[in-house]
Amino acid sequence: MPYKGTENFSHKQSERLGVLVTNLGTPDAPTTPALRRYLGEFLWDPRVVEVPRPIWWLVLHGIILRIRPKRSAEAYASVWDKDGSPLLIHTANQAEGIRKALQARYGNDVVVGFAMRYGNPSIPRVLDEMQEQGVRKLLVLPLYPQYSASTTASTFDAIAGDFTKRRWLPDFRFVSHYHDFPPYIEAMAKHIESHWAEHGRKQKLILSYHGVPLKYLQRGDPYHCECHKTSRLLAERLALKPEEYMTTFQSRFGREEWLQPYTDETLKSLPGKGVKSIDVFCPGFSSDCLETIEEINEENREYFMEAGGEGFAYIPCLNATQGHIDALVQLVEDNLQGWAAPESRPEVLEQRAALASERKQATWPGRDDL
Ligand SMILES: C=CC1=C(C)c2cc3[nH]c(cc4nc(cc5[nH]c(cc1n2)c(C)c5CCC(=O)O)C(CCC(=O)O)=C4C)c(C)c3C=C
Ligand SMILES: [Fe+2]
Ligand SMILES: [Fe+2]
Repeated sequence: MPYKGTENFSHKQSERLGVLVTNLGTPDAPTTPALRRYLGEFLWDPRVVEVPRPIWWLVLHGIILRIRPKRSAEAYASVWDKDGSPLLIHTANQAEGIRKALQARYGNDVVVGFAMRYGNPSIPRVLDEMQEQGVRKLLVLPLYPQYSASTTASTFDAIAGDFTKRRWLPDFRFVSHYHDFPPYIEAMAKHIESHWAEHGRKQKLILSYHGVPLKYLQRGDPYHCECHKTSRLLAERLALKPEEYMTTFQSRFGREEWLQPYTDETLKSLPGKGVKSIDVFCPGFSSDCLETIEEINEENREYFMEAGGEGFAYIPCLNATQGHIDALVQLVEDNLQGWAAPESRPEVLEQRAALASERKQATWPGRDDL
């Protein structure tokens, strides 16, 4: 099988640096067939569901993909924006914010793109585009602050899987987490403080993260610990006492035990324990999506209020706020050390020109553009 090539490669093309921002992915439309395709790809990933393949194939195709797509499509329809899925819109805006900041500093030698692990725009398609644009050094930033094999490693698998089909691989760097990166903590703290300044502060701050099956923690996944560390650093920065905040886990799937305490059960029980008003923020979600808009701000709000709660405020995710973009740009720049050179540094431009002319003098049989 021929590897994906760079047949129209030209030595005249300048070498560019690529930053690929990724997120989980979302269906193409809030419809049952689109959900069947999306869930079929997502839930078949062995990083997501660690169940022996033959058994899981039967359960997935025999039960789940017959029932869940319709139910999920209805939930997605309730959050769908005129421009599409919220997750897709926010991710596109984040990539655009990062692009503007990096190109202002480094010029057009930096290319920024975004891709989704499942669905569109797919990782292989965006990597093709980046290669065509001359990207020879690639930094991948999955927008998962906390490492989990089910998300971060799965993204790595998709990149590595694409690379197995490519002839000429770029230099490659990968951000595997940033759960304790000070600018990320600071961006969240300022975001929460400005929400409090505008809307007032409730009795308790609930920090709700997407869950994973408990067995993933028992098998060594650091996700649970990283969520708790993010919460602790955020609480320290906000000067919260232990009784003023809590870490919980949402979005349970299936019957097995997931990370506890569960967000829904916690919210149902808090009013009975005297906690009548809460702020809820989701530090692990870099963008608002189905899981925050519908599950937290609708479903869980209802659980809390029906259980006797008197005040519920949902604090939106960082999305494409300037504070978030600034933090992500710092994260990218830290990871570009030695790769990116501001256009304003003449010695770098001179070095590059010298290298380019050296390269032109080199011989490479079969290439006529040397
Ligand atoms: C089946 C197991 C699942 C694991 C493990 C899991 C981990 C995980 N997921 C996110 C982030 C997101 N998940 C989202 C949706 C979603 N997640 C699952 C299942 C698992 N997730 C399903 C089936 C779905 C689809 C929705 C549904 O049918 O209920 C989303 C939202 C996507 C969107 O389009 O809005 C995000 C984001 C993390 C961070 C994580 C592990 C740490
Ligand atoms: Fe999920
Ligand atoms: Fe959910």
